[in-house]
This record gives sequence, structure tokens and C-alpha cells, in this order.
Amino acid sequence: MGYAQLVIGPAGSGKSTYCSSLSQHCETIGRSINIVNLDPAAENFNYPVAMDIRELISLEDVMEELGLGPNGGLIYCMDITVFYQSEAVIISSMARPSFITLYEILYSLNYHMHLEENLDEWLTEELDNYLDDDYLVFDCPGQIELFSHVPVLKNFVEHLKRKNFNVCVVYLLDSQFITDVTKFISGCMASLSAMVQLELPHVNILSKMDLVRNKRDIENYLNPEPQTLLAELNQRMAPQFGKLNKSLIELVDQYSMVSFFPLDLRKESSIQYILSQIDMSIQYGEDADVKIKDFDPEDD
Ligand SMILES: Nc1nc2c(ncn2[C@@H]2O[C@H](COP(=O)(O)OP(=O)(O)OP(=O)(O)O)[C@@H](O)[C@H]2O)c(=O)[nH]1
Ligand SMILES: [Mg+2]
Repeated sequence: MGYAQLVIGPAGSGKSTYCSSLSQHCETIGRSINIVNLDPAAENFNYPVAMDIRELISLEDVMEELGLGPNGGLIYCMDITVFYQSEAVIISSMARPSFITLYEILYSLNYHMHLEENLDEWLTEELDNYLDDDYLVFDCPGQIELFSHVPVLKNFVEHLKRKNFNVCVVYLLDSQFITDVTKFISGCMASLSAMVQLELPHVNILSKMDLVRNKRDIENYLNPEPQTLLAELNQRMAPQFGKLNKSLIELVDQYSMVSFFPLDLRKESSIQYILSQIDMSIQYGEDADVKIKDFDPEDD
């Protein structure tokens, strides 16, 4: 059994920084961990990279070859299965006829077929380097489309599960974005969308706690009462949104999403606590305990 964290969240929410802090923390405590870069647009890292998707495809290549901008290019890089059937390529390309020519459609068709095969091969090959009990952390790109409406991460997760990995989602939200209730709810919705798409255990993290000046502003959002949130939302928005607000809060409450762990990277104890919560969600310690018991010398 292997273990994996899929680190996702909006652009700039601190995913790569979290990965490098985790890497340092594990080095300090002598625990083995492997960080994988899944961001074709990444330029440099502060962590040792165990696997790198840029060996397979880089954003620069795609932007240049297909004349796409950075965001379209990135979705293109990652989205290797939506285009699996030729019709899908043509339909989706027709939706943006302004910059896609027939030549490009045919070209991209080839490109995707090629990449689909390659990704599977690359993953299989790379994952074969990891043994039972290995712990992988995937640093994902920040484009929200990757987990909201293209199946690429979902397929990736299926692949990991077939390889016998226990996988969980670590969703990072920047503390700076949730100083008011409307931003908080939209952050929750993005997390919920990942939850629904990926169907995995989910750990929500509020990142960059060192930037929070007034701790009280944030504490209200770490574990808020649904009724308080609703009252705040209603206060902020025009009366015709009352019903919608109620449904939104109920939804957020039902999925027990209204719970974020604060992450302050200045504190080792904060990283340690978050890691222990994540470990629990993928049953990391539990299997290890069983093994230690198996080898208990007193049993001999
Ligand atoms: N003060 C503070 N800044 C942080 C923290 N984590 C990340 N940052 C800063 O936030 C910016 C974005 O951090 P990244 O780790 O690159 O964020 P990301 O989520 O990987 O970004 P993308 O990969 O582009 O989506 C950088 O300037 C970081 O230095 C933190 O805990 N505290
Ligand atoms: Mg990053």
C-alpha cells in the first residue's frame, strides 16, 4: 500500500510552498517523503523533485505549438483525456474558432493521442520506482478548471488507486481571501467542487496564517456556526438572495466543510499537526502500527 496527497487549491494559495515546507519537516524528523511536480508551468522549486511532469510536457512547448495563452495552454497540457475521442476535439475546438484552424485541430488530435499514451506510460514507469509504504505528495497546478470541469485529475486519481495508493486531497485556501463571508463561501464552493469530482478524503487548510493580523477575523471562519455564517451572508447581500444563502449554508454544513485547519509555516508544530491529520485520513500511521506489532520481538 502506498500513500499519496494531492495538493490542490486556487492559484497562488501556497501549494508549492507547503510542499517544500513539508519536505523540510520530514527531512528534520527523518521521515521519507517524495514530492512530485504535476505543474507543467512550474519554473523552479524549493524542494527535491522526485518526479516531474515537465519531462513529459512543458507549458512553453504547448503555448508555442498551439498558439495558446498561459491558462488555455495549461488546461491543454493537463487535459489529456477529454480529447480522447476525435469528435470531442473538434467540438471543443469549434467553441473557440478564432484561433484554432483545421490544421491545428488535426495537429492537436495527434498530440493528444500521443500524450494520453505517454502519460500512462510515464506514470506507470515512474510509479514503479516506488515501493509499498512510499509516501508521495503531488504539487498540482492552481487552475481551478482542473478539478472543477475536466476529468484529468479524476483519471489520475483512478490510476493511483489501481496502483494501490491511499489518496487524499489537501485543499489549500489563502487566509487572505476569507476575511469576509462571501469570499469564504466561494472558497468553500471550490473545495466542494473538488470533493464531488474526486470523491476522496479531504483535508481543508487555511494557508499563510502568518499574514493574518487580526486572529479574531479568521477564528470566526475556522469552525464557524452555520447560523452565524447565514446571518452574515444575509447581512451582506440583498434580500432576494435569502433563500439561496440558506441553501448554500446548508450544503456547506452537510458536507461538513466548514472546517479548516490553520497552517502557519513558521511553526513546526503547525506543520506537524496538519500532517498528522492528513496521515489519519489516508490511514498512514495505522498500517505502520500493525507492522510494528507484527515484528514485536517479545512475541518470539
Ligand atoms: N507569508 C506567506 N507567504 C506565503 C506562504 N505560502 C506561500 N506564500 C507566498 O505566496 C506566493 C504563492 O506561493 P506558491 O507556493 O507558489 O503558491 P502555489 O499555490 O504553488 O501557486 P501556483 O502553483 O501558481 O498555483 C509566493 O509568493 C509565496 O512566497 C505563507 O505561508 N506565508
Ligand atoms: Mg505551485
